[in-house]
Amino acid sequence: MTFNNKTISELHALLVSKEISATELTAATFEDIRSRESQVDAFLKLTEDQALVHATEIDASGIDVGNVLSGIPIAIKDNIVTKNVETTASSKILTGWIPPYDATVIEKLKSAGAILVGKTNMDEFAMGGSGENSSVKPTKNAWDLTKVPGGSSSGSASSVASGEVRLSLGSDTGGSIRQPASFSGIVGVKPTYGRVSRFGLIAFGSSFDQIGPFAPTVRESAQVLTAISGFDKKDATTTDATVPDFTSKIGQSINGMKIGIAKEHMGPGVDPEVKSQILAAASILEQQGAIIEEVSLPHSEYGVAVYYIVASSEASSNLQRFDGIRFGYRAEGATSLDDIYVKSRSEGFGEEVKRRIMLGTYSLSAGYYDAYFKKAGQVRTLIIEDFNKVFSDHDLILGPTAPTPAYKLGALNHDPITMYQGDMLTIPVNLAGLPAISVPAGFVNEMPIGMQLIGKRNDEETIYQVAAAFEGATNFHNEKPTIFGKEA
Ligand SMILES: NC(=O)C[C@H](N)C(=O)O
Repeated sequence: MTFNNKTISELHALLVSKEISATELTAATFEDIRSRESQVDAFLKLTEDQALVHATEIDASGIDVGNVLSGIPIAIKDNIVTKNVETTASSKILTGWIPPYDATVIEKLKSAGAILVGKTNMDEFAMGGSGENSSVKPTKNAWDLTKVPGGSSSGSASSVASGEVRLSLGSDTGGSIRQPASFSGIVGVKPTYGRVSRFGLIAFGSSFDQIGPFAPTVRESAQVLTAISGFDKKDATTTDATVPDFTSKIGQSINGMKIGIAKEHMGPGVDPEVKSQILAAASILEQQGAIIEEVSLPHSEYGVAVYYIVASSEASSNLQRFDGIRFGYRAEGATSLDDIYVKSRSEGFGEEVKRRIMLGTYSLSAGYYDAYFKKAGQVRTLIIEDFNKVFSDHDLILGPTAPTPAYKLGALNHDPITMYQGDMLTIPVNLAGLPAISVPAGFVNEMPIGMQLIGKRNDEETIYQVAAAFEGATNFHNEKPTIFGKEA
């Protein structure tokens, strides 16, 4: 028995009326996982025993009628710290690290009654766009097992797309939720910077990182985001802006809404078929009364360069804590303290992580700081100003999430620059700290593609409103890969 075709509101109704129990739902989820996992490789670790104990407790105390996540299983990206459950960010250097605390988002999910089913695979320390930089194994795309699921939240995307779980959390530094959502035909949201606490998120680029949800539909995504958002005294970068119910504008008319399409997001480097699907998607919104206009984000072409300087600089600093002493892996045979650091880090980090540390250390070093890190910060400001200008008279910006659909495993993993370019449409959003969604918007060569809707700071509600209006007028979210319908 599978429940993977039911929304969490439908599951909630079944749980409340006791037609199913949280224990049955959790057990069915593990059956779905077991029957698909050898094909998609989405998980690093399953927490079946703890999940079943938690489900039994929820059944005993009763489903929380006011909480849609009560008794609902969810998968967690492995860079989000989970108490007593090994957390590695898919890196050899963290192998065996069992955190003594929960990330704030995990505390929030647990108190909402959500059931954690396991930790998902990812590019090591969230550095990558295909999932192939995991130190453990590559995750496969649910639509075509020979293709990448996108990254870095590869396992979180594939676990939802393949029907293993209904919900998951990922993290997005330069596109790591939205791009795999686009490649996998599901909904992915990067919230406004500061909306969701980063306490317990293993830091990569601290001025960019945000945790956000993956879900099959817009409403479910909004429901999860509502549960995990809010000010946190343990993360000084969280905003004290009130957290609305992010579903509140779903269903409202979009008539008169002003939506810009940035010409730079439809330019060279974007697959022509992706472009034509996005224009078709825009006309669906136009039919509902939205006013679509061309706008310009003139500095967005520098986004990738700026990001790989600033994010790598932040990473080179953040990753200093992995020294072979305090966490996880320690190399054998070291003869001095320096030797422990050098050997443990050389053996413990993968190629891409080392590349970022070197890039970042270089751009922060005396003599190069002004030319790289400082300059990149200045260009970042120009990118932010571009967005401010467009948002002074537009509600949203629409475009493709990724320039192409998912590609073959192995196609780009020896070509980092091309891989980096794959984030050219998502990165400017992180540079400006804005919220954005990727919502299923069609197929190119039988692979899903996503439309990105970028909103004003703290205006996730409008993003969800328009995304839901689009979803309601289309059928893309109902199309599923064959593996999704697999009987356990
Ligand atoms: N982590 C991300 O959000 C994406 C990006 N592909 C990176 O490697 O940095």
